[in-house]
Amino acid sequence: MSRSLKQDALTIVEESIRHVLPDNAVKEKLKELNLSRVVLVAIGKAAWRMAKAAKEVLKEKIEKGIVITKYGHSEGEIEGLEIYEAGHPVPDENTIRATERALEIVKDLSEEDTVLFLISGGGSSLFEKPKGSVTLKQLQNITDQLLKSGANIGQINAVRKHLSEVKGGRFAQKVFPARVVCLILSDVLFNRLDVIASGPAHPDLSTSEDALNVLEKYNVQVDENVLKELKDETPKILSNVESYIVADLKLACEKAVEVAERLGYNTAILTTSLECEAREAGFFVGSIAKELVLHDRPVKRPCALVLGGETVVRVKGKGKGGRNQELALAAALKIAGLDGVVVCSIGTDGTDGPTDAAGGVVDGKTVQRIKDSGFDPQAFLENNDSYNALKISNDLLITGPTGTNVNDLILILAK
Ligand SMILES: Nc1ncnc2c1ncn2[C@@H]1O[C@H](COP(=O)(O)OP(=O)(O)OP(=O)(O)O)[C@@H](O)[C@H]1O
Ligand SMILES: O=C(O)[C@H](O)CO
Ligand SMILES: [Mg+2]
Repeated sequence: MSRSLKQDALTIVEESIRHVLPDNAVKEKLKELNLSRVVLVAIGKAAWRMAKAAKEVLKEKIEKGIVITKYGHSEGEIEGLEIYEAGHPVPDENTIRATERALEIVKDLSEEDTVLFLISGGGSSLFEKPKGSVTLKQLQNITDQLLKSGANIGQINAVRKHLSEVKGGRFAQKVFPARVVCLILSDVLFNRLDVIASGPAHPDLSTSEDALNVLEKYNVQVDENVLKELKDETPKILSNVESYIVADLKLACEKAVEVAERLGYNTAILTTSLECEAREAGFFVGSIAKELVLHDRPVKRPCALVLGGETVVRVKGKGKGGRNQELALAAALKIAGLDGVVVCSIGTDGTDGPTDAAGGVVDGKTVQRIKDSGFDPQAFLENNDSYNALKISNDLLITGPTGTNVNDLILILAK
């Protein structure tokens, strides 16, 4: 094996991400569905690509439509569609403006009409109209508290759904009696349809009580009017919706294994549902990496172990980072001093936390490089400053928006 482990890690993640781009899957599904005439609504980080693919298949069968994606995530005009960019991970004025426009576009449809709803992760922040007396400012504040609390996406979205005019099935309810056909790129573990983008077209499996429990458990401060709004229950039954998943994390993990095998590695998928604190996951992944190097098990070297999932971070420090970078930094502390091993952790959407990095790829010398520059790697971790730590060690992974979003991919390579 003459290539470096880092190069191989990059090849594996690049190819597996390419394999979960939504384009082909959207096209194939649409050919199968054979829709006659649609109004298109696309939301999320992959909205532009999904809409572009739909346009190529459906052409003038799309009567009108709207794409709402994150800033920097649209790639030009698509004939006949209105394109909006808005705030993520916290909604902003453009989120509301675009969502109101989407509601206008689907107003007064009849049972003869079909809304083609293209959904991808990030949708919760990009598609939103606060309910009743809830203000955007209140919603921004609650979202910010939740994102830093260590709550998982199911818990965060239980709250979001109960404060929204469009989430938790309410969008599909508004569109009724028109039919809603959803093509969904999943960035939620176990593909939970009511959680992905806060399930705007899926019966809500969470209750007001669940939402209240999340606020209490994670000590989220909210105003009195918000508590009142939260008490209205979301729809639990919808009769006008059908949903199809077009790609997910499991597929990305399977592709990663396929590429690694082609490169000559023995492989195993350890999990496709990693879900715990990012730093704990990093320590655990680091300890497995150690086992590979010291005892050549559980899989014989050269080997590539793959994990998929979504960790959480309780952001207490003042630093800059994301869950993948934090995982990678924690793993680096465990594998310090070892030769022949790397750990890579990446958000498949190309953005990890509020940074320009997608994740990190660390080796046994990462910690030494940070120390050689006069810094304490552990202190970076304490301050949730994984971005600056990995910047110093030159271990950041920077891809820019990838056009897809199926959650996070972690690799351990050893030779
Ligand atoms: N300094 C930090 N260190 C580590 N993680 C952080 C830090 N600041 C914010 N985060 C994490 O970044 C997360 C938001 O990151 P990101 O935009 O990558 O989310 P995402 O899960 O990809 O979004 P979506 O699920 O909507 O697609 C927050 O949930 C928060 O836990
Ligand atoms: O938008 C969201 O809620 C997350 O990305 C999960 O889909
Ligand atoms: Mg996500």
